[in-house]
Amino acid sequence: MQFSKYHALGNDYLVLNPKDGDLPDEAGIVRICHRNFGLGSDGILYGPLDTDKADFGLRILNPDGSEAEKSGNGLRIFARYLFDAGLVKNEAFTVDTPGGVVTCKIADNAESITVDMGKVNFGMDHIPVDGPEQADHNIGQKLDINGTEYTAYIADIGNPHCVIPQPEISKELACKDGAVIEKHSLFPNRTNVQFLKVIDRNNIEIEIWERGAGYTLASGSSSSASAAVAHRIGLCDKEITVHMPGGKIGITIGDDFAVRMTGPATRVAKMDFDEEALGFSV
Ligand SMILES: N[C@H](CCC[C@H](N)C(=O)O)C(=O)O
Repeated sequence: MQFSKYHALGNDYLVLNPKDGDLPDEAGIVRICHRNFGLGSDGILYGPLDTDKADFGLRILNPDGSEAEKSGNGLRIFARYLFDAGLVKNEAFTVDTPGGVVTCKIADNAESITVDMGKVNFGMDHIPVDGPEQADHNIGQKLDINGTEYTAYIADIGNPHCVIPQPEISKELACKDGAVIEKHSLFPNRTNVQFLKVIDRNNIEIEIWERGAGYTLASGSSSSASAAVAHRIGLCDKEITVHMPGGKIGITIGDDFAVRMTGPATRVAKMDFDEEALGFSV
């Protein structure tokens, strides 16, 4: 089964075009994405799919087999895949995701891609959260995790995010407390988690624990949500560079918290997955 592998700042995806095969079942996705027994990936992008809502349709699968409503890095990679396949050039085009329709545009060199990700919504209104109604979306949700009381800001850009400003952040913090928060009872659909360090009014740093994927080096929707929260609570302006272990993404916060994301997407390989590898049990 033919896959095209790309990465976006180290957040890697396998693109499966429907003409090359059907989307495997959950167990198959887990095996294909496995870092040792499979091709290794932070997820699968299945498309282009037919849709009457946009130029192209896309499904986004996490390496645990769960389906995501949106992926910022995944969308930049998909845009680059469509460009490499000669299906788009430098004009803007739209992609229909389960989390809404977005607009993509590829710069001349095809290495910088801009996606209008949609609006960020804050608080309980937009993602299922089982907790006391937030009186004011600017007031964070108190979370007691492993003995630490955090103030967390809930943000939704099609997929769910829990953004936690902290004076110091680390991979260890994301892996230890992010893993607990992902599955916290407050989030019946689970959530992506970002620990946020504000550098100045135009720069933030985040460490990420992704729903269904775990620790990743970069995340486009996490960058969008974190930048929107930092602006919403008055810590940053509207132009924000998000610094992550895998690299940086440019975010512009528009009216009503509509987010424009700009970053690279890098082609890695064409890979032919041998179905013999589907045989082991996870
Ligand atoms: N794991 C995420 C989807 C991928 C997000 C990330 N890779 C990005 O670039 O936005 C979720 O279940 O919502």
